[in-house]
Amino acid sequence: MGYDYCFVCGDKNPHGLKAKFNADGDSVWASFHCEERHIGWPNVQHGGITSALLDEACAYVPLNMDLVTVTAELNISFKTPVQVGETVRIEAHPTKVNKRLILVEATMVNQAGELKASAQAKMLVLSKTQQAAMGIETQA
Ligand SMILES: CCCCCCCCCC(=O)SCCNC(=O)CCNC(=O)[C@H](O)C(C)(C)COP(=O)(O)OP(=O)(O)OC[C@H]1O[C@@H](n2cnc3c(N)ncnc32)[C@H](O)[C@@H]1OP(=O)(O)O
Repeated sequence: MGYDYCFVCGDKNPHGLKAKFNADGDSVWASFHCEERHIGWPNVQHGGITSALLDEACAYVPLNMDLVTVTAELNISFKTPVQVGETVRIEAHPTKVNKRLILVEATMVNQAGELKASAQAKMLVLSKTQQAAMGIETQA
């Protein structure tokens, strides 16, 4: 799963996070190690990085069902700071699947099982025509 130049998961994006997402049934998960280059405040992972990882996980849930979606809404609760040197696990699963709208919940926890952030997303399924209009070229 994935696209080479995706900022979060792409192998070939030199500026990207290179998070590798895996499927487990209808859920998806990835690990991420927070480094100095990911911070906002000293020692604290930037909320935008946390948000990008959760957003990506939410997009991988429909992708795992062979559906191409965009995020229509994303609500995030930042519970505890992710600190430099921590490794977190990001997980997401569908809570409701309609023809056009997939609801997804995602979490980020550290290795001690502490909840760092959670998210709820509304993912809108794109038709082939919408994908073409947006210039999204899906890889085989
Ligand atoms: C490599 C691995 C893959 C991962 C890569 C990507 C991961 C990252 C994912 C993203 O971050 S994608 C980028 C961020 N998102 C966007 O840029 C989306 C920008 N917004 C849009 O393109 C459009 O607003 C959108 C496609 C979401 C909706 O446009 P439409 O013109 O298709 O919606 P329309 O107004 O026709 O509504 C269609 C249906 O969706 C519903 N809808 C639209 N927006 C909604 C919303 N926000 N919440 C709930 N429902 C919504 C709407 O009510 C309606 O329902 P019905 O069909 O029942 O009438």
